[in-house]
Amino acid sequence: MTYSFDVSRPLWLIGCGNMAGAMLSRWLETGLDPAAVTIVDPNRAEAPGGVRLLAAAPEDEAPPAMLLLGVKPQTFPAIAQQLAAAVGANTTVVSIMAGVDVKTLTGAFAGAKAVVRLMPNLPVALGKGVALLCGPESARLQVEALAAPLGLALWVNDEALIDAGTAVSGSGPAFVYRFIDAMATGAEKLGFASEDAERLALATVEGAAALAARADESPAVLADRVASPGGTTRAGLNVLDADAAIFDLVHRTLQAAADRAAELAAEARKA
Ligand SMILES: NC(=O)C1=CN([C@@H]2O[C@H](COP(=O)(O)OP(=O)(O)OC[C@H]3O[C@@H](n4cnc5c(N)ncnc54)[C@H](O)[C@@H]3O)[C@@H](O)[C@H]2O)C=CC1
Ligand SMILES: O=C(O)[C@@H]1CCC=N1
Repeated sequence: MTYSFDVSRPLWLIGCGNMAGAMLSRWLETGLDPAAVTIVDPNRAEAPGGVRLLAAAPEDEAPPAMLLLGVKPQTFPAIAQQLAAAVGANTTVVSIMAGVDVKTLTGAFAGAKAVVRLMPNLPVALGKGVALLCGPESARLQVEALAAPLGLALWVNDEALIDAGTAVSGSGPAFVYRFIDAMATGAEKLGFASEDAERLALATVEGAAALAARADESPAVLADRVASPGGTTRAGLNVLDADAAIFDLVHRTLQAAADRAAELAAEARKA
């Protein structure tokens, strides 16, 4: 992987907590020059080796080639005002914030070269995440260089799909973790010691996902392949499938998350 960033084409990360930190660790692991990176985060005590750490964006330096917004959506309106000097005509602004829409971002950074929304998820730290992207054609090559090492990089033309994707892939790991928890709790009820129950649930989900990722068949076909007629799996699937219970539950879960993204967008527009 070749990054287009070197020390003369800096990348500033405004807010580098859980999510931006996971992205940065993957970028550094895959060869990004740490000297090209500045973290601006008043609450961080340290940065990875070679990465510059500042409490506030410098006002006496040329704006960076790329400025990544990794702060919480609720703090964006106040932070945007502090960033006026950090965004220039050659700056591509990349926002990973849930909700906050392109219109709000371009309103705040009218002088930017381009504004791109990138919706990541935490497994990007392993290069097994998702980067859902929306932005102008002109910025795609530059941003793709950063998105590709994260895992699946998927561009969408309709910005509404970023909010939908925030629910599916952005929040998705939490929903899967809840399922693993539920499976472990169920295993305990069936007699396993707590630690064994967790290992069993995790190994089952990890193996099943890895197999599905490599398989030509859909998950529905794979489920049927596990289920012998009249066997144990069918008995279990009958519970999940009754009144489409599992589909209904997951649909309502994703809808609630997507609705919240829309609310966050509205709050950022009003501010
Ligand atoms: N956590 C996740 O799995 C995902 C998070 N996101 C988005 O990423 C963004 C960050 O989320 P997290 O990393 O989970 O939150 P976080 O709380 O871990 O990170 C936010 C960071 O912003 C910093 N910050 C606060 N005020 C600041 C300021 N004035 N200037 C610079 N930095 C400041 C905080 O110190 C913190 O390190 C959010 O907008 C969220 O919607 C998107 C996809 C997944
Ligand atoms: O919960 C949130 O709002 C963020 C966005 C997607 C995952 N975490």
